[in-house]
Amino acid sequence: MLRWLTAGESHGPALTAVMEGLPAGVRVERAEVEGALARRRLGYGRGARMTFEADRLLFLGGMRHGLSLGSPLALQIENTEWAKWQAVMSPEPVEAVELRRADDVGAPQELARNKPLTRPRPGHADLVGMTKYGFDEARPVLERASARETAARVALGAVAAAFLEQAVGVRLVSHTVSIGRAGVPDLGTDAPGADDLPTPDDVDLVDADPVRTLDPELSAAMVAEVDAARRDGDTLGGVVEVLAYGLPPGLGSHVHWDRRLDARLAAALMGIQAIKGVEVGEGFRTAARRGSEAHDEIETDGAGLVRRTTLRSGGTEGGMSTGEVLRVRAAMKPISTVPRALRTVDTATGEATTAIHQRSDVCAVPAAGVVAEAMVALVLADAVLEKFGGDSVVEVARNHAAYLAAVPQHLRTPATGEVAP
Ligand SMILES: Cc1cc2nc3c(=O)[nH]c(=O)nc-3n(C[C@H](O)[C@H](O)[C@H](O)COP(=O)(O)O)c2cc1C
Ligand SMILES: C=C(O[C@@H]1CC(C(=O)O)=C[C@@H](OP(=O)(O)O)[C@H]1O)C(=O)O
Repeated sequence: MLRWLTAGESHGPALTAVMEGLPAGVRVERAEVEGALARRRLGYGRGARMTFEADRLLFLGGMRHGLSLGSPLALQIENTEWAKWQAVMSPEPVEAVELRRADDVGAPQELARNKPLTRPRPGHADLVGMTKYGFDEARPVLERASARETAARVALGAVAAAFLEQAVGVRLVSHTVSIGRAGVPDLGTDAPGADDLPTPDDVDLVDADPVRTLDPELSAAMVAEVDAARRDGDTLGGVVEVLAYGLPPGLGSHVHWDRRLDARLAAALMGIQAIKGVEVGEGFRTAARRGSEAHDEIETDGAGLVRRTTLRSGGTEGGMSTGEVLRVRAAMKPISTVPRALRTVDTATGEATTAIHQRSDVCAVPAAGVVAEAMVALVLADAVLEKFGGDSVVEVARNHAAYLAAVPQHLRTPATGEVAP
Protein backbone atom coordinates (compact mmCIF):
# COMPACT_ATOMS: atom_id res chain seq x y z
CA MET A 1 0.00 0.00 0.00
CA LEU A 2 1.23 3.46 -0.90
CA ARG A 3 0.43 6.17 1.68
CA TRP A 4 1.42 9.78 1.44
CA LEU A 5 0.90 13.13 3.12
CA THR A 6 1.89 16.70 2.45
CA ALA A 7 2.41 19.60 4.85
CA GLY A 8 3.23 23.26 4.51
CA GLU A 9 1.61 26.64 3.86
CA SER A 10 1.63 28.61 0.64
CA HIS A 11 3.91 31.33 2.04
CA GLY A 12 5.63 29.24 4.70
CA PRO A 13 9.28 28.18 4.49
CA ALA A 14 8.64 25.01 2.49
CA LEU A 15 6.28 22.26 1.45
CA THR A 16 7.05 18.80 2.75
CA ALA A 17 5.87 15.40 1.52
CA VAL A 18 6.27 11.91 2.89
CA MET A 19 5.43 8.74 0.96
CA GLU A 20 5.46 5.29 2.51
CA GLY A 21 5.29 1.97 0.68
CA LEU A 22 7.43 2.81 -2.34
CA PRO A 23 9.45 -0.34 -3.21
CA ALA A 24 13.22 -0.30 -3.27
CA GLY A 25 15.14 0.19 -6.49
CA VAL A 26 13.06 2.91 -8.16
CA ARG A 27 15.42 5.12 -10.15
CA VAL A 28 14.39 8.66 -9.33
CA GLU A 29 16.02 11.25 -11.55
CA ARG A 30 16.11 14.65 -9.86
CA ALA A 31 15.73 16.24 -13.30
CA GLU A 32 12.48 14.31 -13.87
CA VAL A 33 10.96 15.53 -10.59
CA GLU A 34 12.16 19.09 -11.15
CA GLY A 35 10.86 18.87 -14.70
CA ALA A 36 7.42 17.91 -13.40
CA LEU A 37 7.52 20.85 -10.96
CA ALA A 38 8.47 23.20 -13.78
CA ARG A 39 5.61 21.89 -15.96
CA ARG A 40 3.17 22.68 -13.13
CA ARG A 41 4.33 26.29 -13.00
CA LEU A 42 3.68 26.75 -16.71
CA GLY A 43 0.53 27.57 -18.60
CA TYR A 44 -0.91 30.67 -20.13
CA GLY A 45 -2.94 32.59 -17.58
CA ARG A 46 -0.93 31.93 -14.43
CA GLY A 47 -0.13 34.81 -12.10
CA ALA A 48 3.08 36.64 -11.30
CA ARG A 49 4.21 34.29 -8.55
CA MET A 50 4.80 31.49 -11.02
CA THR A 51 7.35 33.60 -12.85
CA PHE A 52 9.64 33.84 -9.82
CA GLU A 53 8.76 30.89 -7.53
CA ALA A 54 11.58 28.40 -8.11
CA ASP A 55 10.38 25.15 -6.42
CA ARG A 56 13.78 24.23 -4.90
CA LEU A 57 13.71 20.44 -4.33
CA LEU A 58 15.49 18.50 -1.59
CA PHE A 59 15.26 14.75 -0.91
CA LEU A 60 15.39 14.23 2.85
CA GLY A 61 14.91 10.48 3.17
CA GLY A 62 14.26 7.21 1.39
CA MET A 63 16.82 7.70 -1.39
CA ARG A 64 20.44 6.72 -1.86
CA HIS A 65 22.56 7.19 -4.96
CA GLY A 66 19.50 7.92 -7.10
CA LEU A 67 17.54 4.81 -6.05
CA SER A 68 14.69 4.42 -3.58
CA LEU A 69 15.53 2.43 -0.45
CA GLY A 70 12.07 1.07 0.36
CA SER A 71 12.01 3.31 3.44
CA PRO A 72 9.69 6.32 3.66
CA LEU A 73 10.51 8.88 1.00
CA ALA A 74 10.66 12.42 2.34
CA LEU A 75 11.10 15.52 0.25
CA GLN A 76 10.94 19.26 0.65
CA ILE A 77 10.18 22.04 -1.79
CA GLU A 78 11.52 25.29 -0.53
CA ASN A 79 9.34 28.36 -1.07
CA THR A 80 11.77 30.83 -2.57
CA GLU A 81 9.28 33.58 -1.62
CA TRP A 82 9.81 32.84 2.08
CA ALA A 83 12.14 35.75 2.75
CA LYS A 84 9.29 38.20 2.09
CA TRP A 85 6.88 36.35 4.34
CA GLN A 86 9.01 35.56 7.37
CA ALA A 87 7.22 37.88 9.76
CA VAL A 88 3.72 37.13 8.49
CA MET A 89 4.17 33.36 8.49
CA SER A 90 6.71 32.97 11.28
CA PRO A 91 6.15 29.69 13.15
CA GLU A 92 7.46 31.50 16.25
CA PRO A 93 5.47 34.21 18.05
CA VAL A 94 6.00 37.66 16.56
CA GLU A 95 5.61 40.93 18.43
CA ALA A 96 1.92 41.80 18.13
CA VAL A 97 2.77 45.49 18.23
CA GLU A 98 5.03 45.10 15.20
CA LEU A 99 2.37 43.28 13.21
CA ARG A 100 -0.42 45.69 14.14
CA ARG A 101 1.54 48.46 12.43
CA ALA A 102 0.37 46.78 9.22
CA ASP A 103 -2.62 49.13 9.23
CA ASP A 104 -0.47 52.26 9.54
CA VAL A 105 -0.21 54.45 6.49
CA GLY A 106 3.19 53.89 4.94
CA ALA A 107 3.77 50.59 6.76
CA PRO A 108 6.57 48.58 5.20
CA GLN A 109 5.36 46.12 2.55
CA GLU A 110 6.39 43.22 4.74
CA LEU A 111 3.86 44.34 7.38
CA ALA A 112 1.20 45.30 4.89
CA ARG A 113 1.13 41.62 3.98
CA ASN A 114 -0.10 40.90 7.47
CA LYS A 115 -3.18 43.09 7.18
CA PRO A 116 -6.13 41.00 8.44
CA LEU A 117 -8.07 39.53 5.51
CA THR A 118 -11.68 40.03 6.51
CA ARG A 119 -13.31 40.16 3.06
CA PRO A 120 -13.64 36.44 2.19
CA ARG A 121 -13.64 35.41 -1.47
CA PRO A 122 -16.73 33.54 -2.68
CA GLY A 123 -15.54 30.23 -4.09
CA HIS A 124 -12.40 30.00 -1.95
CA ALA A 125 -12.07 28.34 1.45
CA ASP A 126 -11.88 31.70 3.29
CA LEU A 127 -15.29 32.11 4.94
CA VAL A 128 -16.18 28.56 5.81
CA GLY A 129 -12.62 27.90 6.98
CA MET A 130 -12.78 30.90 9.34
CA THR A 131 -16.10 29.70 10.73
CA LYS A 132 -14.95 26.12 11.14
CA TYR A 133 -11.57 26.81 12.74
CA GLY A 134 -12.55 29.92 14.69
CA PHE A 135 -10.21 32.39 12.95
CA ASP A 136 -11.05 36.09 12.74
CA GLU A 137 -9.41 36.52 9.34
CA ALA A 138 -8.75 34.38 6.26
CA ARG A 139 -4.94 34.20 6.23
CA PRO A 140 -4.65 31.04 8.35
CA VAL A 141 -7.17 29.34 6.05
CA LEU A 142 -6.02 30.45 2.61
CA GLU A 143 -2.42 29.54 3.33
CA ARG A 144 -3.23 25.85 3.34
CA ALA A 145 -6.26 25.97 1.00
CA SER A 146 -3.98 27.42 -1.68
CA ALA A 147 -3.07 25.16 -4.55
CA ARG A 148 0.58 25.89 -3.80
CA GLU A 149 0.32 22.55 -1.98
CA THR A 150 -0.06 20.76 -5.32
CA ALA A 151 3.69 21.25 -5.93
CA ALA A 152 4.30 18.61 -3.25
CA ARG A 153 1.82 16.25 -4.90
CA VAL A 154 3.44 16.72 -8.29
CA ALA A 155 6.85 15.80 -6.83
CA LEU A 156 5.39 12.62 -5.32
CA GLY A 157 3.50 11.94 -8.55
CA ALA A 158 6.75 12.10 -10.52
CA VAL A 159 8.20 9.44 -8.21
CA ALA A 160 5.06 7.31 -8.61
CA ALA A 161 5.27 7.70 -12.40
CA ALA A 162 8.91 6.54 -12.34
CA PHE A 163 7.85 3.46 -10.36
CA LEU A 164 4.99 2.71 -12.78
CA GLU A 165 7.20 2.92 -15.83
CA GLN A 166 10.07 0.90 -14.36
CA ALA A 167 7.97 -1.83 -12.68
CA VAL A 168 5.10 -2.37 -15.13
CA GLY A 169 5.75 -0.21 -18.20
CA VAL A 170 2.86 2.19 -17.56
CA ARG A 171 3.27 5.74 -18.91
CA LEU A 172 1.03 8.77 -18.57
CA VAL A 173 0.21 11.97 -20.39
CA SER A 174 -2.22 14.80 -19.65
CA HIS A 175 -3.58 17.60 -21.78
CA THR A 176 -6.08 20.45 -21.69
CA VAL A 177 -9.47 19.68 -23.24
CA SER A 178 -11.15 23.07 -22.74
CA ILE A 179 -10.68 26.50 -21.18
CA GLY A 180 -13.79 28.55 -20.64
CA ARG A 181 -15.89 27.97 -23.74
CA ALA A 182 -12.96 27.13 -26.00
CA GLY A 183 -12.96 23.40 -26.68
CA VAL A 184 -16.15 22.54 -24.82
CA PRO A 185 -16.96 19.03 -26.06
CA ASP A 186 -20.04 18.44 -28.15
CA LEU A 187 -22.09 15.93 -26.17
CA GLY A 188 -23.10 14.26 -29.42
CA THR A 189 -19.58 13.49 -30.65
CA ASP A 190 -18.52 9.92 -31.11
CA ALA A 191 -15.86 8.13 -29.07
CA PRO A 192 -12.28 8.89 -30.10
CA GLY A 193 -10.15 6.20 -31.67
CA ALA A 194 -6.64 5.54 -30.39
CA ASP A 195 -5.25 7.84 -33.12
CA ASP A 196 -7.11 10.88 -31.75
CA LEU A 197 -5.52 10.78 -28.31
CA PRO A 198 -2.16 12.18 -27.15
CA THR A 199 0.34 9.48 -26.15
CA PRO A 200 3.19 9.63 -23.63
CA ASP A 201 5.55 10.29 -26.57
CA ASP A 202 3.71 13.60 -27.05
CA VAL A 203 4.51 14.96 -23.58
CA ASP A 204 7.16 17.41 -24.80
CA LEU A 205 4.86 18.67 -27.56
CA VAL A 206 1.98 19.12 -25.12
CA ASP A 207 4.22 20.98 -22.67
CA ALA A 208 5.56 23.22 -25.41
CA ASP A 209 2.07 24.56 -26.04
CA PRO A 210 1.07 27.52 -23.83
CA VAL A 211 -2.17 25.84 -22.76
CA ARG A 212 -1.04 22.20 -23.11
CA THR A 213 -3.07 21.06 -26.07
CA LEU A 214 -1.86 19.47 -29.33
CA ASP A 215 -4.40 21.24 -31.56
CA PRO A 216 -2.93 24.62 -32.65
CA GLU A 217 -6.35 26.09 -33.53
CA LEU A 218 -7.79 25.08 -30.20
CA SER A 219 -4.70 26.43 -28.45
CA ALA A 220 -5.16 29.83 -30.09
CA ALA A 221 -8.84 29.85 -29.10
CA MET A 222 -7.96 29.02 -25.48
CA VAL A 223 -5.29 31.72 -25.33
CA ALA A 224 -7.83 34.23 -26.71
CA GLU A 225 -10.33 33.11 -24.08
CA VAL A 226 -7.76 33.76 -21.31
CA ASP A 227 -6.86 37.16 -22.81
CA ALA A 228 -10.53 38.14 -22.93
CA ALA A 229 -11.11 37.07 -19.32
CA ARG A 230 -8.03 39.00 -18.15
CA ARG A 231 -9.20 42.09 -20.04
CA ASP A 232 -12.60 41.84 -18.37
CA GLY A 233 -11.11 41.45 -14.89
CA ASP A 234 -12.40 37.90 -14.81
CA THR A 235 -11.14 34.32 -14.38
CA LEU A 236 -11.64 30.95 -16.08
CA GLY A 237 -11.83 27.21 -15.48
CA GLY A 238 -11.84 24.32 -17.89
CA VAL A 239 -11.37 20.59 -18.36
CA VAL A 240 -8.20 18.48 -18.37
CA GLU A 241 -7.71 14.85 -19.34
CA VAL A 242 -5.20 12.27 -18.11
CA LEU A 243 -4.37 9.15 -20.10
CA ALA A 244 -2.44 6.12 -18.88
CA TYR A 245 -1.01 3.64 -21.36
CA GLY A 246 0.15 0.08 -20.73
CA LEU A 247 -2.06 -0.80 -17.77
CA PRO A 248 -2.68 -4.49 -17.16
CA PRO A 249 -6.31 -5.60 -16.87
CA GLY A 250 -7.51 -6.10 -13.32
CA LEU A 251 -6.29 -3.16 -11.23
CA GLY A 252 -8.94 -2.22 -8.66
CA SER A 253 -11.90 -4.50 -7.99
CA HIS A 254 -15.65 -4.87 -8.49
CA VAL A 255 -16.16 -6.35 -5.01
CA HIS A 256 -16.46 -3.22 -2.88
CA TRP A 257 -17.06 0.47 -3.53
CA ASP A 258 -13.81 1.74 -2.15
CA ARG A 259 -11.75 -0.83 -4.03
CA ARG A 260 -13.10 0.30 -7.42
CA LEU A 261 -10.37 1.89 -9.51
CA ASP A 262 -12.78 4.45 -10.99
CA ALA A 263 -13.91 5.49 -7.49
CA ARG A 264 -10.32 5.90 -6.33
CA LEU A 265 -9.44 7.97 -9.38
CA ALA A 266 -12.52 10.16 -8.93
CA ALA A 267 -11.71 10.82 -5.27
CA ALA A 268 -8.09 11.64 -6.10
CA LEU A 269 -9.06 14.06 -8.85
CA MET A 270 -11.79 15.69 -6.77
CA GLY A 271 -9.16 16.13 -4.08
CA ILE A 272 -7.43 18.74 -6.24
CA GLN A 273 -8.32 22.33 -5.33
CA ALA A 274 -11.12 23.71 -7.54
CA ILE A 275 -11.96 20.40 -9.29
CA LYS A 276 -15.74 20.11 -9.38
CA GLY A 277 -16.41 17.24 -11.77
CA VAL A 278 -14.76 14.01 -12.88
CA GLU A 279 -15.55 11.98 -15.98
CA VAL A 280 -14.27 8.47 -16.69
CA GLY A 281 -14.02 7.94 -20.44
CA GLU A 282 -17.14 9.28 -22.14
CA GLY A 283 -19.04 9.32 -18.81
CA PHE A 284 -21.37 12.28 -19.30
CA ARG A 285 -21.69 11.79 -23.06
CA THR A 286 -22.44 8.09 -22.63
CA ALA A 287 -25.37 8.96 -20.40
CA ALA A 288 -27.15 10.43 -23.42
CA ARG A 289 -26.54 7.41 -25.68
CA ARG A 290 -28.37 4.14 -26.15
CA GLY A 291 -26.70 1.03 -24.80
CA SER A 292 -25.94 -0.19 -28.32
CA GLU A 293 -23.82 2.95 -28.83
CA ALA A 294 -22.41 3.28 -25.33
CA HIS A 295 -20.13 0.31 -24.75
CA ASP A 296 -16.88 -0.96 -26.20
CA GLU A 297 -17.69 -4.14 -28.13
CA ILE A 298 -15.31 -7.07 -27.81
CA GLU A 299 -13.88 -8.89 -30.83
CA THR A 300 -10.98 -11.18 -31.67
CA ASP A 301 -8.72 -9.69 -34.34
CA GLY A 302 -6.76 -11.41 -37.11
CA ALA A 303 -3.81 -11.99 -34.78
CA GLY A 304 -6.05 -13.78 -32.30
CA LEU A 305 -5.99 -10.93 -29.77
CA VAL A 306 -9.13 -9.87 -27.95
CA ARG A 307 -9.74 -6.19 -28.68
CA ARG A 308 -12.22 -3.39 -28.03
CA THR A 309 -13.67 -1.71 -31.09
CA THR A 310 -13.96 1.71 -29.37
CA LEU A 311 -12.50 3.50 -26.32
CA ARG A 312 -15.64 4.87 -24.66
CA SER A 313 -15.38 3.28 -21.23
CA GLY A 314 -12.20 5.14 -20.34
CA GLY A 315 -10.44 1.87 -19.62
CA THR A 316 -12.42 0.60 -16.63
CA GLU A 317 -15.28 -1.88 -16.36
CA GLY A 318 -16.67 -3.09 -13.05
CA GLY A 319 -14.24 -0.84 -11.19
CA MET A 320 -11.23 -2.62 -12.76
CA SER A 321 -8.78 -1.56 -15.44
CA THR A 322 -9.62 -3.31 -18.71
CA GLY A 323 -6.12 -3.04 -20.17
CA GLU A 324 -7.25 -0.38 -22.66
CA VAL A 325 -6.06 3.22 -22.43
CA LEU A 326 -7.22 4.74 -19.13
CA ARG A 327 -8.90 8.08 -19.77
CA VAL A 328 -10.17 10.40 -17.01
CA ARG A 329 -11.21 14.04 -17.11
CA ALA A 330 -11.44 16.67 -14.39
CA ALA A 331 -13.47 19.89 -14.58
CA MET A 332 -11.98 22.92 -12.82
CA LYS A 333 -14.09 25.84 -11.69
CA PRO A 334 -12.86 29.36 -12.50
CA ILE A 335 -10.26 30.84 -10.13
CA SER A 336 -12.09 32.34 -7.17
CA THR A 337 -9.89 35.42 -6.71
CA VAL A 338 -11.80 37.41 -9.32
CA PRO A 339 -10.24 40.81 -10.11
CA ARG A 340 -13.70 42.25 -10.77
CA ALA A 341 -14.31 41.53 -7.13
CA LEU A 342 -17.41 39.62 -6.11
CA ARG A 343 -19.80 40.71 -3.41
CA THR A 344 -19.07 39.51 0.10
CA VAL A 345 -19.47 40.45 3.76
CA ASP A 346 -16.72 42.00 5.89
CA THR A 347 -16.31 39.48 8.72
CA ALA A 348 -15.08 42.19 11.11
CA THR A 349 -18.16 44.44 10.71
CA GLY A 350 -20.86 42.35 8.99
CA GLU A 351 -21.11 45.05 6.34
CA ALA A 352 -21.49 44.42 2.63
CA THR A 353 -18.26 44.85 0.70
CA THR A 354 -16.27 43.31 -2.15
CA ALA A 355 -13.93 40.34 -1.84
CA ILE A 356 -10.16 40.52 -1.34
CA HIS A 357 -8.28 40.81 -4.53
CA GLN A 358 -4.61 40.07 -4.55
CA ARG A 359 -2.09 38.75 -7.03
CA SER A 360 -3.63 35.62 -8.54
CA ASP A 361 -3.93 33.33 -11.55
CA VAL A 362 -6.49 34.17 -14.25
CA CYS A 363 -6.58 30.55 -15.34
CA ALA A 364 -4.65 27.56 -13.95
CA VAL A 365 -6.20 24.80 -16.07
CA PRO A 366 -2.92 23.78 -17.79
CA ALA A 367 -1.26 23.45 -14.36
CA ALA A 368 -4.25 21.46 -13.09
CA GLY A 369 -3.57 18.92 -15.88
CA VAL A 370 -0.08 18.32 -14.49
CA VAL A 371 -1.50 17.96 -10.98
CA ALA A 372 -4.20 15.57 -12.24
CA GLU A 373 -1.52 13.46 -13.92
CA ALA A 374 0.34 13.24 -10.60
CA MET A 375 -2.81 12.20 -8.74
CA VAL A 376 -3.59 9.50 -11.32
CA ALA A 377 0.02 8.24 -11.09
CA LEU A 378 -0.28 7.99 -7.29
CA VAL A 379 -3.58 6.06 -7.50
CA LEU A 380 -2.25 3.70 -10.17
CA ALA A 381 0.99 3.07 -8.26
CA ASP A 382 -1.07 2.14 -5.21
CA ALA A 383 -3.33 -0.14 -7.30
CA VAL A 384 -0.29 -1.82 -8.92
CA LEU A 385 1.26 -2.51 -5.51
CA GLU A 386 -2.05 -3.86 -4.22
CA LYS A 387 -2.38 -6.24 -7.19
CA PHE A 388 1.21 -7.39 -7.57
CA GLY A 389 2.91 -6.66 -4.23
CA GLY A 390 6.68 -6.65 -3.91
CA ASP A 391 9.31 -4.81 -1.92
CA SER A 392 11.56 -4.05 -4.87
CA VAL A 393 10.93 -2.92 -8.43
CA VAL A 394 12.33 -6.25 -9.64
CA GLU A 395 9.87 -8.19 -7.49
CA VAL A 396 6.88 -6.13 -8.65
CA ALA A 397 7.98 -6.57 -12.28
CA ARG A 398 8.33 -10.35 -11.80
CA ASN A 399 4.86 -10.65 -10.25
CA HIS A 400 3.37 -8.53 -13.03
CA ALA A 401 5.00 -10.68 -15.72
CA ALA A 402 3.80 -13.90 -14.07
CA TYR A 403 0.23 -12.58 -13.93
CA LEU A 404 0.23 -11.65 -17.61
CA ALA A 405 1.79 -14.97 -18.62
CA ALA A 406 -1.05 -16.81 -16.88
CA VAL A 407 -3.78 -15.26 -19.04
CA PRO A 408 -5.18 -18.03 -21.31
CA GLN A 409 -4.14 -17.76 -24.96
CA HIS A 410 -7.69 -17.14 -26.26
CA LEU A 411 -8.18 -14.23 -23.81
CA ARG A 412 -4.95 -12.41 -24.60
CA THR A 413 -5.31 -8.72 -25.33
CA PRO A 414 -2.85 -6.14 -26.60
CA ALA A 415 -2.27 -5.36 -22.91
CA THR A 416 -1.47 -8.93 -21.85
CA GLY A 417 0.79 -9.55 -24.85
CA GLU A 418 0.97 -12.11 -27.62
CA VAL A 419 3.40 -14.49 -25.92
CA ALA A 420 2.19 -18.09 -26.06
CA PRO A 421 1.72 -19.61 -22.59
C1 LIG B 1 -2.97 24.80 -10.00
C2 LIG B 1 -4.00 25.64 -9.32
C3 LIG B 1 -3.76 27.01 -9.17
C4 LIG B 1 -4.69 27.83 -8.53
N1 LIG B 1 -4.45 29.17 -8.44
C5 LIG B 1 -5.34 29.96 -7.80
C6 LIG B 1 -5.12 31.36 -7.66
O1 LIG B 1 -4.11 31.88 -8.12
N2 LIG B 1 -6.05 32.09 -7.03
C7 LIG B 1 -7.20 31.53 -6.51
O2 LIG B 1 -8.02 32.22 -5.95
N3 LIG B 1 -7.45 30.21 -6.64
C8 LIG B 1 -6.53 29.41 -7.24
N4 LIG B 1 -6.77 28.08 -7.37
C9 LIG B 1 -8.01 27.55 -6.87
C10 LIG B 1 -8.13 27.55 -5.39
O3 LIG B 1 -7.11 26.81 -4.83
C11 LIG B 1 -9.53 27.00 -5.11
O4 LIG B 1 -10.45 27.86 -5.67
C12 LIG B 1 -9.87 26.88 -3.68
O5 LIG B 1 -9.12 25.83 -3.11
C13 LIG B 1 -11.34 26.58 -3.46
O6 LIG B 1 -11.73 25.55 -4.30
P1 LIG B 1 -12.52 24.30 -3.72
O7 LIG B 1 -13.88 24.76 -3.37
O8 LIG B 1 -12.52 23.27 -4.80
O9 LIG B 1 -11.69 23.84 -2.57
C14 LIG B 1 -5.87 27.24 -8.01
C15 LIG B 1 -6.10 25.87 -8.15
C16 LIG B 1 -5.18 25.07 -8.79
C17 LIG B 1 -5.46 23.60 -8.94
C1 LIG C 1 1.66 29.42 -5.46
C2 LIG C 1 0.95 28.69 -6.32
O1 LIG C 1 -0.33 28.93 -6.69
C3 LIG C 1 -1.06 29.82 -5.95
C4 LIG C 1 -2.40 29.19 -5.74
C5 LIG C 1 -3.35 30.13 -5.16
C6 LIG C 1 -4.59 29.58 -4.60
O2 LIG C 1 -5.36 30.34 -3.99
O3 LIG C 1 -4.86 28.37 -4.76
C7 LIG C 1 -3.11 31.50 -5.14
C8 LIG C 1 -1.88 32.11 -5.71
O4 LIG C 1 -0.95 32.32 -4.67
P1 LIG C 1 -0.30 33.76 -4.44
O5 LIG C 1 -1.39 34.60 -3.91
O6 LIG C 1 0.82 33.56 -3.46
O7 LIG C 1 0.22 34.20 -5.79
C9 LIG C 1 -1.20 31.16 -6.67
O8 LIG C 1 0.04 31.67 -7.06
C10 LIG C 1 1.52 27.51 -6.95
O9 LIG C 1 0.76 26.87 -7.72
O10 LIG C 1 2.69 27.18 -6.70
